[in-house]
Amino acid sequence: MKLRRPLVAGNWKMNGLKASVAEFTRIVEGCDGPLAAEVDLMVCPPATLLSAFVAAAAGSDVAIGGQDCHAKPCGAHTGDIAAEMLADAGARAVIVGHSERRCDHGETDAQVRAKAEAARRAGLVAIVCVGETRAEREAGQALDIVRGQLAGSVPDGATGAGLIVAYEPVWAIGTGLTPTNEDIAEVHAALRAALNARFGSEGEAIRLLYGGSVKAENAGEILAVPDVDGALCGGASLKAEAFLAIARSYL
Ligand SMILES: O=C(CO)COP(=O)(O)O
Repeated sequence: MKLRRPLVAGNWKMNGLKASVAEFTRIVEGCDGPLAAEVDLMVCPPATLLSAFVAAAAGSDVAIGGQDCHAKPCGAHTGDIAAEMLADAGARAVIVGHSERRCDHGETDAQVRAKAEAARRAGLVAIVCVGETRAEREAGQALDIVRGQLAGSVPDGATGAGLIVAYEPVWAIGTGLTPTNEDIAEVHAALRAALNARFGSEGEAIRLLYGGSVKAENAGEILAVPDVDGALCGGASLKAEAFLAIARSYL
């Protein structure tokens, strides 16, 4: 048995209306026995669709996640959502520290770490995102940047059951550009080494996803890169066929 079970997760970002539940239902229907035997599937819809997706996924092997959470369990934080609320709605995981949150909302590593701790408090898996910008990669800083983000954003005591790390180079998100397989392998090896050094055997159990312009056409080779335990897909997760095709790379 593989040490880490593959996971193909979809981040719907700020996309989807009630009518989109039908498309998500096609993902649920496509997650048949043979696929579910090989790979975990998860979809992270916008908060407005969370309950509808949980209902549509009931009885299936497709998990639902949130896209962000507040660090506190409740209180005067207009517009924010607590990890406990996501769990209460049926989510099993939450993405924290996505580069769009780090960029659009100025989230720091310390804030991302507090959100990951909130996820743990609420019984959710935290999917912590890290990734360098184009300028940082061109300056040869990619490894230092992701190592720094990992160290600052991942709480102490992380476990394979409670944490997933997603490497998402900012310049690869939504651009159709991807790093070379060698570059992905280099970053994932660095992340794996850092997790193992900090968490020992638990670090070895933490899954590392790659995200950034993953599609059916490139999924096979990206998912075969050493230390890539799955994908975090944006655009391709909005269409059931495209998303399922990525997951079927594991068959
Ligand atoms: O940001 C991403 C997932 O979180 C990746 O988005 P794309 O797959 O659209 O590049």
